[in-house]
Amino acid sequence: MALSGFEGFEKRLELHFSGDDPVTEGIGLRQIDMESLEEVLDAVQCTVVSAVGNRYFDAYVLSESSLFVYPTKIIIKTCGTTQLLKSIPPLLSHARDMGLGLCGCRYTRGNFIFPKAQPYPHTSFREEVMYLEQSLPNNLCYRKACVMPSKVSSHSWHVYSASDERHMVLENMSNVFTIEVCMTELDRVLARKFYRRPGDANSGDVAGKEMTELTGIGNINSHALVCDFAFDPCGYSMNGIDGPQYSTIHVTPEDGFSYASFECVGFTDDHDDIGEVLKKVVQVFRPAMMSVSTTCVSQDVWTCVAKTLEPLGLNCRSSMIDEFPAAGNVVFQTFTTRRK
Ligand SMILES: C[S@+](CC[C@H](N)C(=O)[O-])C[C@H]1O[C@@H](n2cnc3c(N)ncnc32)[C@H](O)[C@@H]1O
Repeated sequence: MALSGFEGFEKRLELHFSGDDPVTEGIGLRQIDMESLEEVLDAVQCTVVSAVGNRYFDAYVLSESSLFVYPTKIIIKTCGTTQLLKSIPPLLSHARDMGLGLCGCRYTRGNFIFPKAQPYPHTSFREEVMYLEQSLPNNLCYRKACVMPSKVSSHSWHVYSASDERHMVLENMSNVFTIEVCMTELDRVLARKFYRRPGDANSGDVAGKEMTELTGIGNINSHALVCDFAFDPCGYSMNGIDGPQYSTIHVTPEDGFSYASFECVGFTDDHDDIGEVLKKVVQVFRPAMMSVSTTCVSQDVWTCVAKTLEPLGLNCRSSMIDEFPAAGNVVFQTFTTRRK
């Protein structure tokens, strides 16, 4: 941990692969064994604390956030002072062994609270982009890097995306969206619920389950299979898996640098559902500031975000849209409570 405090803001990497053999693609990256995954995580400097899977994908809670492994897609999200981008070379090598090549890459992150504590290659966005450019294969010829600013100076959105020729065609993903929510200045009373009880001898899994129930996180998607973990003395992470979709929440409750994130993947036909989910998330944390980044091929999901949050006392302070190779449109919105 940095001397100043724990860096809650995550770095998130999404890698898409394709192969020539549909049978290989069917199992794909899920064949990577635990030892090899641990080697990848060693390079990043984090470990697996809990895991769950279904017929579509495997979800891991990490000591610093989460990892999702689908047959042809990997999403890895890490916080603190981890070196997330260092996972790229070993992941590309394992995929190659499975007959898979990289066809799309997306890297996103918010603004670090403690930027000076970040190690190489995360010392600046420029450095991160240079590292990405050097690590990605040449077939990813469509590349774009951009920092999306906002009127809330502590929240801006860093996006790098790269794609090959084939992956630019996204018709089969036209109704899929990803929402990444970053919340700061959590309500202090609610944040206390993410501290272990004094003298609690329960394991991280048992204490995590209690937190999931006590905080209302368990009601966000009651159909999901939840894998949760409580850190000692405080901190919480969960992955929820529901068919091919996941949701994930990570909480740093310490006063002065409190932070929580929520992320989910959904389908655009569920506008009302995503509104309901966002409402429940806000009620768990009541943040004074939050940013919502929506990545989607079509443009319409994000319009429901402000409509959902404003009645909860969160004013939309800025909204920005930009287009990225293979990702589609990224909309970045920031909100603050009226008392700000
Ligand atoms: C790993 S969790 C959740 C991470 C998440 N990305 C976030 O932003 O909050 C981080 C919280 O757990 C606490 N924590 C306690 N032990 C930890 C450990 N061994 N590794 C990482 N975090 C730990 C940190 O102080 C922090 O409050």
